[in-house]
Amino acid sequence: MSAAPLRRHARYVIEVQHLTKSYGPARAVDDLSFAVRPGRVTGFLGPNGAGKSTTLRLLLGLGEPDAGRALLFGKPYRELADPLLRVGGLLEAKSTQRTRSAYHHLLWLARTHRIPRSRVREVLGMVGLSDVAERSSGGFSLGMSQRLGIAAALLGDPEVLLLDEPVNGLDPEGVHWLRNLLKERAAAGHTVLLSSHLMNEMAVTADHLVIIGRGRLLADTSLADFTAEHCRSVVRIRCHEPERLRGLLREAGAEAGPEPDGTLRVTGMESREVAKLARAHDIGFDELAGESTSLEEAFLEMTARETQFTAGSGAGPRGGAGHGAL
Ligand SMILES: Nc1ncnc2c1ncn2[C@@H]1O[C@H](COP(=O)(O)OP(=O)(O)OP(=O)(O)O)[C@@H](O)[C@H]1O
Repeated sequence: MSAAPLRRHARYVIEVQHLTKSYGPARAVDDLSFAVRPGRVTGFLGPNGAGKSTTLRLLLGLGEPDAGRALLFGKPYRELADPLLRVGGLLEAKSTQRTRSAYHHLLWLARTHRIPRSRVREVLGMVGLSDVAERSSGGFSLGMSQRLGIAAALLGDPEVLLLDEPVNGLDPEGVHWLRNLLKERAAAGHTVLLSSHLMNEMAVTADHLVIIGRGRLLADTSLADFTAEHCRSVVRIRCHEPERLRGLLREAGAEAGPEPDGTLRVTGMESREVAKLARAHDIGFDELAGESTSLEEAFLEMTARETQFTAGSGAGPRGGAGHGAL
């Protein structure tokens, strides 16, 4: 089913203003401010422990901020009339009543929110769970639980979707389906905010990026601007006098460094210019290749200093509380 186009286009539907939240001495979200517009998919990106889930939970009225505000349609979630009809949230995939069937879980949600029973079968079909609708959700795989969570978020056909790591556990077909669904809803004027720690996934799904690290805002930018600003072109050249060429490149304002395979890695100059410089100084070369630093590399570089958990750091994720635990 395609999303019905919306007439009203408020400038910002989601507003996070100076939001701050600590758990004991640990500050999960630190004076964070950003706003999300309708009509595009906004990716909420950050490494593990950056504060994405905490922010989404506060937006969905689960927990109180220490300071600041998290608003939907200008109001805290709890003040919205018929919230399920306006905002669809996915926090933790395994949060359903495990003994209930997928159908009955959704039916219970529909009944408590005055949503017609027919919508239950409709969303089960949309997420591909029709065949297992009568099975108890306790036995669902992570991907199936994720699909059920997405079905619950879609149940009220809300204008806003807030999804925490929705592609977790989905198979490639599921990832593709979800990506198209989110793009379709955004194109119809809905507001879509989804979190991820994977830039590559966001690169093919999101139009806009809000990047956080250690609870603080690092970037609020369109994907196009992020790419233009951070993805530098890299040239690799295998030449006969690498040290001389390196000096010439530096004089010309480019950066060049030797690679273990004997090539020079050049940034700050396009491949055509590198070749021209080498030829102008009679430096012969056997190989020349141009590439670009990936978005993932740019994201890792940006968040490197703000990453709480890195391999070998000795720090582990929060003890006891699983991913997305409330
Ligand atoms: N219920 C909680 N009790 C204690 N600390 C918590 C709790 N929830 C989150 N934290 C801490 O807050 C910080 C931010 O966690 P959060 O889950 O919001 O990050 P995240 O960006 O969603 O990370 P991930 O991608 O790993 O899910 C982390 O240091 C985490 O340990």
